[in-house]
Amino acid sequence: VEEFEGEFKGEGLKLGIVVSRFNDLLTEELLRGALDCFRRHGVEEVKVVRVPGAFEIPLAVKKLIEKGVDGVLALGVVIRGETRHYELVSSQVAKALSQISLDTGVPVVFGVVTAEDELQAIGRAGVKVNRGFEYALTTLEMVNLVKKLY
Ligand SMILES: O=c1[nH]c(NC[C@H](O)[C@H](O)[C@H](O)CO)c([N+](=O)[O-])c(=O)[nH]1
Repeated sequence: VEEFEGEFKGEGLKLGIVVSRFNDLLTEELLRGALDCFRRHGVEEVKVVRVPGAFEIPLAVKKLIEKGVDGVLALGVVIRGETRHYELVSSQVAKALSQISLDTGVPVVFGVVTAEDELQAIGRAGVKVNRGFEYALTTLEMVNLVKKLY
């Protein structure tokens, strides 16, 4: 039996983070946790791209991959609240990001928190644990796994 799994080592990796500004009280917290994780795992090169809202994340991810990164973490917060197009935005973003990852073979981690309201969003973005840190670990694991499966 030959088994594969990715480590959390960050040395030598070129990573990207695309973070949306909508609900940036929470998205900036996700970003802080993700950068903390990358830094503490030895990642030296991280490009951070900010976009207005979650809907704009996929295009920025695609452009970052074209520039040449080993993996991209997408961070955003979509809250149903008053906006009706909550499902549209979140489902379109999820679909687009997985499509980009499959088309390019570059790991794209879905760190877009969706919630019914602000309170739920705070809980999901992480109160006891920073979800940005967790999503960053997933990014490290997938980048290292893909390198092994090459
Ligand atoms: O990132 C978000 N964008 C949101 N909308 C903006 C959207 O992502 C685009 O920026 C906008 O539609 C312009 O393309 C949100 N809501 O509407 O509620 C939201 O909760 N989160």
